[in-house]
Amino acid sequence: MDKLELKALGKINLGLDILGRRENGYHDVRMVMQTVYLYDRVIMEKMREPGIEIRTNLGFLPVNENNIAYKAADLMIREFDIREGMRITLEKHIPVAAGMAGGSSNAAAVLFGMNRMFSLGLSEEELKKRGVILGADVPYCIMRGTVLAEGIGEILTPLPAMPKCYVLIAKPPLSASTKTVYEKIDQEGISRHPDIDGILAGLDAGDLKKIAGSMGNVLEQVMLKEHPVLGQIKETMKEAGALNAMMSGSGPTVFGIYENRRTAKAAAEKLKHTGLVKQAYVTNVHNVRRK
Ligand SMILES: C[C@@](CO)(OP(=O)(O)O)[C@H](O)COP(=O)(O)OP(=O)(O)OC[C@H]1O[C@@H](n2ccc(N)nc2=O)[C@H](O)[C@@H]1O
Ligand SMILES: Nc1ncnc2c1ncn2[C@@H]1O[C@H](COP(=O)(O)OP(=O)(O)O)[C@@H](O)[C@H]1O
Repeated sequence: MDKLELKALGKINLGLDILGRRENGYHDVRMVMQTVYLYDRVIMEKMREPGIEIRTNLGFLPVNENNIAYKAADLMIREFDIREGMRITLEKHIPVAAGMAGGSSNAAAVLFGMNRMFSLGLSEEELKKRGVILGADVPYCIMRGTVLAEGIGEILTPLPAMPKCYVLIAKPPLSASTKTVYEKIDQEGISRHPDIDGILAGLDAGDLKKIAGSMGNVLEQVMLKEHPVLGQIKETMKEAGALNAMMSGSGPTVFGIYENRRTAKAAAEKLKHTGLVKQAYVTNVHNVRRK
């Protein structure tokens, strides 16, 4: 196979709790992850000449070894002594540095894709082991679906699929460094832990209202104080009919959960109209596993 095109899907965190801090600065977490149908296209082509070439529609992204897709390809090329070169085209749609694991998902697609293109025979578990070297969320992006993530995010347990719903994704024009957000919560201490067990019970019961009502993200404690606009976006989403609204990951993306597409679309229009965000997308949850 000389060419392969994959969808690299984004994620939201329905729940994010921190249980402790490790000596290397990483945190033990307990998170409920959910794939959404908002994706980047990753096109992989074998080249006769060795080397890795990254192309992307976003001029501000690195195209050298600082791109996580480059790192993923480099890891596979070195380990498996691959002689051909790789051209990887990233057609980006997932908001960047947003708490939606866009980069991690690109890396997951490259690991998965190269395994297939070069017939390396690695199992999903073996791919995840390589993924965590690149980033804590990469193993989850290989697995996808509704998943409980523990450890630093790499210990994964599949959960009953999130019931059908619509997700309004809004990315305000702010940037947040994941590392800094985790560091700030260390300094402040956690004032309230989210109800992760409530989300799990809601998933077990297939009860969307219970799931939405139990959502919580400990990192909001830092981000909502620093960026009041995030609270305004949440309120606007709820006033416009969301069962609940929350920041994803380390932010600044905020998402709202809706039972019906028309309400979600109207909420997106309202949000854009208020000027709080320019980037707002309505999508749905995606529970199809990789084949
Ligand atoms: C917050 C979350 C929630 O899903 O996602 P994003 O907001 O990035 O999407 C993740 O925990 C982020 O995962 P990811 O972005 O892959 O993390 P990495 O690249 O491995 O690490 C970036 C930085 O985040 C911090 N980090 C990450 C994971 C973790 N369990 N504890 C941490 O303290 C570390 O300071 C690290 O230097
Ligand atoms: N393929 C990639 N896609 C997006 N960002 C990338 C990629 N490779 C490297 N980066 C860098 O990683 C940072 C965060 O990436 P991203 O995965 O979008 O964040 P998050 O995990 O918060 O959603 C950005 O500052 C970006 O410059």
